[in-house]
Amino acid sequence: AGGYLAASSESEAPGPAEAVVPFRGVRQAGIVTPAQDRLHFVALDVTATGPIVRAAVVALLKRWTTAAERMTAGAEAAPGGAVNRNPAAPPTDTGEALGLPAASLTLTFGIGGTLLDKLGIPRPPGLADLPPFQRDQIDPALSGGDLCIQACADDPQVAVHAVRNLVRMGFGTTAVRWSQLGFGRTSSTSTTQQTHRNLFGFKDGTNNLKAEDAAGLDEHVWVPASEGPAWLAGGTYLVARRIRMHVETWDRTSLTEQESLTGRLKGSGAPIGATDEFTPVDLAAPGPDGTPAIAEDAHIRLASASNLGGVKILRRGYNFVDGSDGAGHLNAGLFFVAFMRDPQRQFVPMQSALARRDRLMEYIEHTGSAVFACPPGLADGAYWGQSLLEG
Ligand SMILES: C=CC1=C(C)c2cc3[nH]c(cc4nc(cc5[nH]c(cc1n2)c(C)c5CCC(=O)O)C(CCC(=O)O)=C4C)c(C)c3C=C
Ligand SMILES: [Fe+2]
Repeated sequence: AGGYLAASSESEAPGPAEAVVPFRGVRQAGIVTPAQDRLHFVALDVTATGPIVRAAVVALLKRWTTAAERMTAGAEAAPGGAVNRNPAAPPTDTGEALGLPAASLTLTFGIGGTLLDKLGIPRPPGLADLPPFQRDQIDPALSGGDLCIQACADDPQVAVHAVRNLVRMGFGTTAVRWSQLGFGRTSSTSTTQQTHRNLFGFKDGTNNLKAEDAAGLDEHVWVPASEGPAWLAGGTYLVARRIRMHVETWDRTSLTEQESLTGRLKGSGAPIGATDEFTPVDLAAPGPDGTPAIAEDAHIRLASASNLGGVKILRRGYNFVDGSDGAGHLNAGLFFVAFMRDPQRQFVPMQSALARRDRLMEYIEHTGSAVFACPPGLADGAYWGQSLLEG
């Protein structure tokens, strides 16, 4: 296993089921790592109180780091594991991933503003609460959190096993606040990947920032040392939005209308007026009637960098179907995850523009919301959150 620790996670491509994504490196894995097929995302609150909070959190983060590194390498959460320890004691691993390969598992760790409040550490501006947006239907029970762990893998059992074991280790210090399973990644994050489709049936992630665009990532994703705080230099912010999609209403909408709302063609993913998915978007191009081919209120126009003074984000979302709603509808949608250098200067103007004018909003509802700071990657021997807690 020694070799995998040395490489950076940034350029790793997903491979066969045995593929291992390096846990340590300049950046945390799971950000520009080519998006895996499955997600298990969990937000936790620190339940420990009083003067021991900081020590309890440090102790847990050290244990989590050891377990996370083991599991991303395809090992059990702790030595002994599911069956090879004292049979009179609970096993140190829950066992459901026994015999399964690593499946490109990545575990990405984030810190919420409320944890900093509890520790008496000032929040960086990027961890300010998001403002309410028009038409928000945010459920506090699906929002916020002191800490988050994003588990991505090409096998759902591997992702769920990792989250379950980390949650279990946190007993007494943390408790799950909310969690989300996802499938069918809705964003390609590398030029090596094909673009998947969201539950409206459209290719999603075509015009995303990509791992190969180092300058774009430096400009839009990584927090520079000059911006502070020091513990986040080289890290990033994660914005999560649970977006319910009213697929039944969408499915009764004409193809022309679906494409007009999106600004792209459903089959090829090309911008309206073009034939190839990756044709650069020309927002000024006229349609047959002389008005812009891509409507003034189309999703891709409103979310585009040219509409937002150059703002871009790295999207890394997943589809979800959480059963049905009891009223004959699928409880389905997009678990939107995006990484950026400053949520206030990137996500806030982008979502404000969409909430105000995007006609897609008639078919969707934002029901959960959270922002986390994701510190940079770990050097050998370092633990999750060390730059914050010992900086
Ligand atoms: C605040 C940011 C965004 C939210 C929320 C969001 C929700 C959302 N998006 C789709 C479907 C598509 N989005 C597409 C492009 C796109 N979306 C955003 C941002 C948010 N989307 C951006 C920045 C872009 C790129 C814009 C550009 O410059 O071209 C596309 C087109 C394909 C692509 O480029 O990815 C689709 C399709 C849904 C269904 C949704 C909420 C459920
Ligand atoms: Fe979008």
